[in-house]
Parts: sequence; structure tokens; C-alpha cells
Amino acid sequence: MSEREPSAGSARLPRMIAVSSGKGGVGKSTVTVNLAVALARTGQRIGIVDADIYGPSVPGMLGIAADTPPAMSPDRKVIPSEAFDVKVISMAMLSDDDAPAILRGPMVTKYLQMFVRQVDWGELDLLLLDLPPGTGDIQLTLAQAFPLAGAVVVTTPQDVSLKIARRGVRMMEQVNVPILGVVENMSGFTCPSCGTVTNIFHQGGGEAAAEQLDVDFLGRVPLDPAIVDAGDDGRPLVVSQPESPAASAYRSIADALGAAPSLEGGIVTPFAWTLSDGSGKPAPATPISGGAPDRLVRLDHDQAGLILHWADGQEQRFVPRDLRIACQCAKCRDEITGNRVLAPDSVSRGIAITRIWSVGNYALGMAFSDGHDTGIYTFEQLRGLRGATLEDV
Ligand SMILES: Nc1ncnc2c1ncn2[C@@H]1O[C@H](COP(=O)(O)OP(=O)(O)OP(=O)(O)O)[C@@H](O)[C@H]1O
Repeated sequence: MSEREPSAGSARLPRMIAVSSGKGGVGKSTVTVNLAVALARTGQRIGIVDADIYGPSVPGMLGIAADTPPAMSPDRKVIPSEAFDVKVISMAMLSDDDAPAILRGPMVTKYLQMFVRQVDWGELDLLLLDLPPGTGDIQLTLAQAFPLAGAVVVTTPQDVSLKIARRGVRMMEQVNVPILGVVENMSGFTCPSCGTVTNIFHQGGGEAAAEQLDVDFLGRVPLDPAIVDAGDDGRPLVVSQPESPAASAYRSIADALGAAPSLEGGIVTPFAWTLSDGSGKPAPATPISGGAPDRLVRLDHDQAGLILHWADGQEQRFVPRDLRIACQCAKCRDEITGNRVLAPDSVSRGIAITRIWSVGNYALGMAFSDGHDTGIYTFEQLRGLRGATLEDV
């Protein structure tokens, strides 16, 4: 089985939303925690995976001591900590030293896979992933590793932060993660005595950036010294000062998130389908009107090959050999020139697909009867493949 392949029969994952930021210190974790508690207060069952390896701060902001290793359930699952009706698992609980900070991308993904899949979350309505800041490999790998329903990008109003936030939005788009919107944090100053919000820095950059990028603007949270105290005391602002302008900003962003569309309309991921015995075959989905056209709604396989049904009604049929030859992996294509290394003549006419699995929201992995299983076929590539591969065989 390929390392990226989800185990067959893996439990259905909750709806997952990543909270990201182009750079550190913009208040991403504070936003995550306050949104989680605000959502939990509306009766939703919420979990947070604190994936911020460089500064795992979520437990502290919720008053959870992170220095004791989490307990295990009888079926060997990690029991998450809980505060303010929010379940939490954190990199901080992994180790009592700084070791997680030097984990490399693949290791981080491995730990996070464990956090998501081997934690006794119970039934959740939403799992928030507090991503490490930045738009590098680690963030990209994480965005690819899970079928995220969407991502929220947190930024401060300064130009430099906005520029990096734009990069973050583009990164998510590359892997087909819908951007649910931009949050502008520390956007004006709340006077501690009268509660009036004054715009001491320029304001509105987050909204303008969202407009330019054609994504929603979810709201702005004012700069408020009470937020720092709330974080330090382990009592989020939506609990300690629910009447403050910042707390009401968090609540309205939480409402917008709660109402954001999920991946409905596409087949449920992750899945891992073994074609020989039919196990793990994803059930067909009912497309929703106005949904993304490149959402895969049904997969079938018959004697002629693979049939893909897309949300816009397009149907594609692929002969397994064409897909094998179209493989873009490093073994089959020259990484620098992009030219095909695999000789089509070397691929048997009778080659078959043996397994198909989901890769994030944006691609399928496939294994063939010649043992090849490193190819990833993005939806974009598949939709562009129609008939093209036959010509050059
Ligand atoms: N709106 C705000 N007003 C005042 N202080 C804030 C606000 N939002 C966050 N802060 C404070 O800014 C600091 C950084 O916040 P936080 O740890 O949430 O940022 P972050 O983006 O998650 O950082 P990193 O990813 O580097 O860990 C904290 O001390 C927090 O209390």
C-alpha cells in the first residue's frame, strides 16, 4: 500500500477547516481558539488540532496543561483534552522539550495524520486545524494530507502581512482547498475604558485583499489588550469578555464559518478502493446546484476501464493503459523537462488498475497491475486528459 493511501475502511472524518496565516504572530491561534469556543457555545461539537509545531499555544489559551501526555482509550486511541466544550490535541502534548519544532515536513504530516485519525474525537461537527504559520512545504503537505472543507486565512492589516496572506490563498487554491475567507486581525484599537475602536493603523487591507483575490471577507477583530490577558489566563475573550467588540467580531466570523458550504456534492473522502473485491468503493454523491464543476461525484469501473462522473455532468472514460502512460510521477516523467521517461511500448495492453484512493480534495492516487503506485492524478489533469493520451501511444 502506498504511504499516502488512506487505510481501507478508515472512519469518516469530520468536516475540517484549516486556519492559516502567511506569517507568525498575526493572531492565528487566538482566532482559532475564540472561533472554536464561540461555535461550541452555539451547540456544535468542536475539536481543534493544534498543528502549530513552532509555537503550539492552543492548550495554554484554553487553560489546558500540556505537559502531561494524553491518556489512551482501551482501543488505543488518544483521548483529547477538553476545555470550554472544545476538544483539543496539540503538538505541545507530544513532547516536553522543543523537539517538535525541528520535525521535518513528512514527520509533521505523520503526527497530524495520527492526531486526526487516531484520536478519540467522538462525533464532531467541525475540526479546526491550527496550521503552522507560513506558506512552505509543511503547510502545503498538510493541506494535501486531509480532505479539507476549506481554509481561513488570518492576516494583520499591514501590507507585508497582506502580501504573504495572498501567497497563502494561492497555495490553498493550488491543492483545491476552498478559501472560506480572510480574517483581518489587530485591525483597530479597542479603548480599555470606553470600548471605542480606533483605527490606529490603516485598516481595510484584509477586505481589499479578499476582494482582489475574489474570496470572502469574514470580518475584522480589533486590537484589544484584553485578548492578550485572556490568552495568558487560559480564558478566551468570548468567555471572559463576551460583550466586547472583539468577542462579537469572533462570534460573527464563527457564524459565517458555521454556514460555509462543506464538501457536499462530492464523494466522501478519504477512500481507498480495492478493485478486485470492490471494498472501499466510495458511494456516489448527489451534486449540489452551484457547486464546483470539478467535484468528483461518482467513480465506476467496468471491463473497458474507469468511469469518472463530475459535478457539471461531464463523464469521462479511461482505459487503464492510457492512465498508466499519463502518469506524471518522478519515475515516469523527467522532473526538469517534464518529458515522458516511461516508454509506452513497455506498458502491457492488458494492464489493469488495482486500487484507487483519494488524495486530499484534489487528486486520485492509483495502483496498477504492474506494481506502479506512485502516480497522483489531479482532477485538473484528469479533466484535461480526455482523448489526449491515445494519440501519442
Ligand atoms: N486582536 C488582538 N489584539 C491584541 N492582541 C492580540 C490579538 N490577537 C492576538 N493577539 C496577541 O498576539 C500574540 C500572538 O497571537 P497568536 O499566538 O494567536 O498568533 P499566531 O499567529 O498563532 O502566532 P504563531 O503562529 O507565531 O504562534 C498573542 O500574545 C495574542 O494574545
